Amino acid sequence: MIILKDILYKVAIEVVKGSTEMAVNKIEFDSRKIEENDVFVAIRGTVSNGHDFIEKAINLGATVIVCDTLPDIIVTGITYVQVKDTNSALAFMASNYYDNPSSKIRLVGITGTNGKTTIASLLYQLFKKAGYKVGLLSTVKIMVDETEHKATHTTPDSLTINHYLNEMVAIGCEFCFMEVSSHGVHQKRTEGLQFEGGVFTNLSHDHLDYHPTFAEYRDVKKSFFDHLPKTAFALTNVDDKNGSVMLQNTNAKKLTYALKSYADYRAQILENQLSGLLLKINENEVWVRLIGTFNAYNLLAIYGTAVQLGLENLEVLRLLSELESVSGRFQFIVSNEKITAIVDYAHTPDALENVLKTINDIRTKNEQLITVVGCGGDRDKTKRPIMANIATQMSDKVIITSDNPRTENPATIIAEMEAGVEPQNFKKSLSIEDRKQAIKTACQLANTNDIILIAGKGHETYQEIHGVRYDFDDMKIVKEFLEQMNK
Ligand SMILES: CC(=O)N[C@H]1[C@@H](OP(=O)(O)OP(=O)(O)OC[C@H]2O[C@@H](n3ccc(=O)[nH]c3=O)[C@H](O)[C@@H]2O)O[C@H](CO)[C@@H](O)[C@@H]1O[C@H](C)C(=O)N[C@@H](C)C(=O)N[C@H](CCC(=O)O)C(=O)O
Ligand SMILES: Nc1ncnc2c1ncn2[C@@H]1O[C@H](COP(=O)(O)OP(=O)(O)OP(=O)(O)O)[C@@H](O)[C@H]1O
Ligand SMILES: N[C@H](CCC[C@H](N)C(=O)O)C(=O)O
Ligand SMILES: [Mg+2]
Repeated sequence: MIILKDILYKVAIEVVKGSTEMAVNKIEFDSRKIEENDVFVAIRGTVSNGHDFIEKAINLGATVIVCDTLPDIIVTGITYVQVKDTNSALAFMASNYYDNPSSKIRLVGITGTNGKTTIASLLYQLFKKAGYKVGLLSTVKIMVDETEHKATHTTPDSLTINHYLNEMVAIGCEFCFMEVSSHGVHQKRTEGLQFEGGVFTNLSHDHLDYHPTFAEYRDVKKSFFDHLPKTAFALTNVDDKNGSVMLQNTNAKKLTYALKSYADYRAQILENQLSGLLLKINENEVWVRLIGTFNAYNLLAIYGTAVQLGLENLEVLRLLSELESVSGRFQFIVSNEKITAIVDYAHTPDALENVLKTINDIRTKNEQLITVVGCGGDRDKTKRPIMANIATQMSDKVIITSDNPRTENPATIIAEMEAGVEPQNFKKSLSIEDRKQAIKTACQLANTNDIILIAGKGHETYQEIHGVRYDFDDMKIVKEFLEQMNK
């Protein structure tokens, strides 16, 4: 039995009406999930306002209401807790409800525009290989050691985070690696968690639909580091111009990694091929099966984190050499006709440029590079022309197509992308709305030794059109077409 008073610990309370000594069942922030004796936390969202559902929650059995503004009608027998910020209250309450699991596991958060999933998933893999029980909260999946759960967000809501952290602790996980998105920080999903470390990857154009300016987006990321305690480490990429900004006001132990600048963890790329990278990390050479300069950064972040968490340097290098690429992150197949098809989650201008640069650095240029790319609907529109421009500048042929149009008209998204193609590149690009047809066309156009890049959806196994999700898997589809055409 849980007493309300106990889950309100550390919550900045302004007014309480009613008793806090009562027993409660569970916490919910969605009125539709309320059951007898639940606590309903009213959240102000982007679509609706949780405060409008207080009456509904009470009718369904809620006995405690946490809100930032008291409703006009106060119902007797109900306890009202008025707080300044309900998102923050929810985070502390979630943590208390699950008995503060983040204090019983060594938790590391990874933030930045690109690389979070790669770093978190590879750290999970590395610590598993080192023999530990490990947890993972990522865009692709949630792992409670070996048990997989579906992920709905990059950083889930605070109740979900604490629920899974609690499961991890219960089965003896020693470490947990989690992605920390800017939405997550802004909506205080990670507040009240005890992190042992924070990692910053890089900052570039994304989510400017949600954050009004780039400066705000940067400061939201920075606030994650501002809140780290003295006992934690903060590891940042100082080759990124915002890398040192992240650590300006942190109390944590400041650590750096870089390929080009002076840093605590440094690497040099000795070889960069389709079969992998040969790196020199702090004076030791290591072959890894991951590809491209951006992965050299990711691997350095992983190395630094693993060493900070107490693994021995040479052991970490050995484990790095065993890592395998993360699903949908530069995943590739080579067909019978020696056509290489690469599936990558690059859905931001920066990520797309990086992937194309990586391919262009490695290829011989005697072959064609054919890129299939689209942009998601109901997301940052400003990146559409930029991504089409990058794709056409850096490939021989581009097929502009749909990503997840969600509730938008796919043709409109494609037109907005096309607007970014420069006249000299018109001849290189065609638009095919149906993503399956677009992939098929790329396969038809490809000759021996050509490279097909399918960008934007990576590991996703669905396509969301007009709000409906259909089965869709870039890798499966390209494989099928190449086999069908006997290529
Ligand atoms: C823009 C955004 O972040 N939205 C999140 C937000 O939803 P919202 O603001 O639309 O909420 P709302 O529908 O307005 O509702 C407000 C409140 O009223 C409640 N409500 C609503 C209706 C009702 O009948 N009763 C009721 O109680 C809702 O439960 C909610 O608490 O709060 C919800 C609950 O936590 C999230 O599921 C939802 O994520 C949506 C699905 C989403 O797509 N988020 C993306 C943008 C996101 O967060 N992405 C980042 C990563 C992106 C990246 O790095 O690439 C992520 O961490 O995943
Ligand atoms: N360090 C990096 N720098 C730049 N680009 C990267 C880096 N790591 C990965 N990428 C590219 O960005 C894409 C997304 O990588 P990843 O999924 O690891 O990022 P993420 O930060 O988790 O993204 P999301 O915000 O969607 O959760 C990859 O498919 C790859 O093309
Ligand atoms: N976490 C990202 C995923 C984008 C993936 C892309 N395929 C799209 O649908 O836009 C977002 O919600 O912005
Ligand atoms: Mg991710």
